[in-house]
Amino acid sequence: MSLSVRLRHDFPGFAMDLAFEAPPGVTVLFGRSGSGKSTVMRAVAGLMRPDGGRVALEGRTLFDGDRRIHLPPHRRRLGVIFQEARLFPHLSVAENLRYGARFAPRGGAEDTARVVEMLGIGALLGRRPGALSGGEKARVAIGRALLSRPRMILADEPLAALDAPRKAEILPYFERLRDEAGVPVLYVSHAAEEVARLATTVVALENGRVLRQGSAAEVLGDARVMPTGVRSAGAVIEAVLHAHHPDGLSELDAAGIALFLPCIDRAPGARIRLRIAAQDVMLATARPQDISALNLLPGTVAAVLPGQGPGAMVTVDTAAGRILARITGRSARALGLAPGVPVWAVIKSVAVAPGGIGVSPP
Ligand SMILES: Nc1ncnc2c1ncn2[C@@H]1O[C@H](COP(=O)(O)OP(=O)(O)OP(=O)(O)O)[C@@H](O)[C@H]1O
Repeated sequence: MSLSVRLRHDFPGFAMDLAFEAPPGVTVLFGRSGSGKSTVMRAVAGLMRPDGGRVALEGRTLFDGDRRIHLPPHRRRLGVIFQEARLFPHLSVAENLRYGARFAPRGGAEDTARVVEMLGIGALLGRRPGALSGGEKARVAIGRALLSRPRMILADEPLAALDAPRKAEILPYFERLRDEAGVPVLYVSHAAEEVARLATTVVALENGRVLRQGSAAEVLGDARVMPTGVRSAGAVIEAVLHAHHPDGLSELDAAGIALFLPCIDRAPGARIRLRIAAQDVMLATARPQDISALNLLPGTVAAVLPGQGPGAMVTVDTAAGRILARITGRSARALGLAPGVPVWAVIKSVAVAPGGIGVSPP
């Protein structure tokens, strides 16, 4: 099951020419405002007719410029989740869900029960959207899309209208959608934390082109690919939750390296994915002594990429994975950092934002 996209389209002052594959899992289109993410979504959904290219889902052609094929949106079997939940205000939650199921080719009560349970919306079924919080509406919108039994879900910045606590509330449900529902998802985001949490595949976009496509760890750990700028650069690593300590810290095992983070609400044994922002990583050429930071990762410099200003992005290979460190060019020179130089990456426990900690895809 995969989505194959090749698109060409010109708007005045904007030329799109790109191709990518979205395999099963969550494929995130990641790029800054105006890079073309929504245009791709609209072309896949059938809401616009691109100048040329081809879009196929599981081998079925949805659009083909040469063969003049352009299936209307309702024949594409896609579940669409927008930034605003767009629920019907005059229908209850249960009726909104039933509306989604109306478009399903088959399905039954057990589907609805499973989706309601997965999204934790059982207590809301009798309410109308006006009586729901933003986060609850978002969960119902996910349910409605799922119950249409789509071949793929398209989610266009579904969290953008929510504040940080609501985002934190919804992200685990998108993780469950990724890990339990078995429906591939194409997801648009310009927020690095969201990408790091959810993506199995990242397609980085810039000015209507694909900068790079690959796994979340590959793309987010590539210092040359920073579609939303250096401030949002950060690598992802995977670890296993090892233990919870009485002082409130959770201990993770990242390929034999112990990491200590503020309490993670998961049981020991859980596979955890973390985003480590490049600007929160310090580097030392000797193992630091008498330092407050609890996380010290030995590694080797793989690359030093000077920035346009005083900063430099240093790529460090550790046993736990590739890490990015944003330091000053001055420090990089003073420490003699160059490929092959052994270093210690220093990460404060409290620097790892809870929003950047999630469960790993299976
Ligand atoms: N209908 C249209 N007519 C003309 N230009 C358009 C149209 N739709 C989009 N564009 C232009 O195409 C470019 C890409 O827009 P698009 O909405 O795909 O970007 P985006 O990455 O989704 O941005 P954002 O994150 O702000 O939603 C922009 O320069 C935009 O102005």
